[in-house]
Amino acid sequence: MGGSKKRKRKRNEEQRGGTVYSERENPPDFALLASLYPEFHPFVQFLHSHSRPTIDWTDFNATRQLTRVLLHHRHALNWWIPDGNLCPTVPNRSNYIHWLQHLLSSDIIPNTISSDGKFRGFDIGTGASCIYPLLGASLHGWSFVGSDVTNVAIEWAERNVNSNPHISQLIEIRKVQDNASDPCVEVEESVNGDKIALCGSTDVEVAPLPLDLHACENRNYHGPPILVGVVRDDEKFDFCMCNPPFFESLEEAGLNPKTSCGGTSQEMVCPGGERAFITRIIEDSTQLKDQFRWFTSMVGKKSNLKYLTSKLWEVGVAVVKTTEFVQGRTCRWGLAWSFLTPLQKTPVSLPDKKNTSFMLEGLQRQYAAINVLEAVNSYFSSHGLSCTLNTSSFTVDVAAAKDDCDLILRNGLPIINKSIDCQPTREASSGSSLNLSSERLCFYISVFQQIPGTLLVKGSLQDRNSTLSGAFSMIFQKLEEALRDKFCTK
Ligand SMILES: C[S@@+](CC[C@H](N)C(=O)[O-])C[C@H]1O[C@@H](n2cnc3c(N)ncnc32)[C@H](O)[C@@H]1O
Repeated sequence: MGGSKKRKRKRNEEQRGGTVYSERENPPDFALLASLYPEFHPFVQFLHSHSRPTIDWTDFNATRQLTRVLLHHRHALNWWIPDGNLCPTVPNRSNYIHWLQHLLSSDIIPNTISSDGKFRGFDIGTGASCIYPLLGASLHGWSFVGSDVTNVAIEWAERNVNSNPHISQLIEIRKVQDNASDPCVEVEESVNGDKIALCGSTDVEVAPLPLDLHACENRNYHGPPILVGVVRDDEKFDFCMCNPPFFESLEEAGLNPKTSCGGTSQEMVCPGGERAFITRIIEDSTQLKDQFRWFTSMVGKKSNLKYLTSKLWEVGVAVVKTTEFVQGRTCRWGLAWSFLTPLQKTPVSLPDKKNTSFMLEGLQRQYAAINVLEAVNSYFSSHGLSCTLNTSSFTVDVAAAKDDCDLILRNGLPIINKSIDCQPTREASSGSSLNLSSERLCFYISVFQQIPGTLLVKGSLQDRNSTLSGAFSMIFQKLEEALRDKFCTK
């Protein structure tokens, strides 16, 4: 993509208050992963000494192994899916989670549900991979209900949850009961034995391409329940999320020959496509407006984004937010809405005591995420706090004794020195190497690249019940000032 197109996209996003989420700047290190994971090694192609190793993106087994090793290496998650099921790409799914974290920690709307920062989400169509609950629980400690309609998805989602006992109590997998009396006809058997139910005439599946979007404009969703009938009357959630069946037909789903992410017909296809599916979520949201703070969905086509946004205003929502997810050459959009009356306009980042974040925008050209991470490390170590820089997870672990915290609370922390030496103190192989103790404040800072020139800096307390969280907020605010001062153009 040309530079002017990129700039135009960013400008458009900024105009409507969104952010472009992209992980394209941090590609996986295939050579490293091959050396760490012998099962992945056969899939890595070392073509030329001067080019990066790669994998065959059209080979389902290769993309599935890549997802497995990335989830293990970056997130310490055990994971697998059966042959032919939709294989999620980790950067794309992580982007949605980053965006949600951003929405939830902002105060665009009041926090009527989770007072303790432990957010609860509903993942519509969690799939065999159960990717969103696994990422949300491991990255942020969120709890989830993950729903799906197929037996294969339910069985494998449960397996994936149970393979990760450290977060399994945070995730409930819920089968959607399809009691609809719609005249659905079963027309096809998938590789896993689950049947696809297409409602009405089967010519939907063989619609000629390119797809005529107007043809499905009046087509309603006739499938199993999505939210109404699945969410219980006494349940409340901070958000729902959804990666919907995007396509109207299997032909349309199989259009990208450059990648192989698998996907059965049930996972990929819905009569009326994503437009019909998300329209149903919007209709359901009008009935469940008091049970969710945010309703969100991924959207695959920009034309649908416009259509759905106008639908939202029609049904009387109070807030709509959109964003763009960029991965390689693929663009997806995030759509969020709420019926809660927005609070007055406030800065994007607000500390919620346990987790807090800010966007570092307008980064000077010569600086990348690693420079910011190194500066975070130098900043804390130069003030006598114990820290560990971990470049594989892009985090800095920090620990401060109670006395240091008292001192910081009384006197504040000096602003970072402009000429600070950005050198890492030591490297840890993975995870935190610091001792947790009730007398110490332990937290970690992570840095995520959003787009070139924009980083998300996040601080998280290790001990969510720490009595020293006041010191944490103050230290984090000082860090924000210091990093802005050092890295951002005035
Ligand atoms: C595109 S896949 C997404 C899977 C996974 N969340 C991901 O991002 O890789 C869509 C999923 O929605 C499920 N699905 C379809 N209709 C549904 C419904 N009414 N309620 C819940 N899940 C549904 C499909 O079985 C499939 O697993």
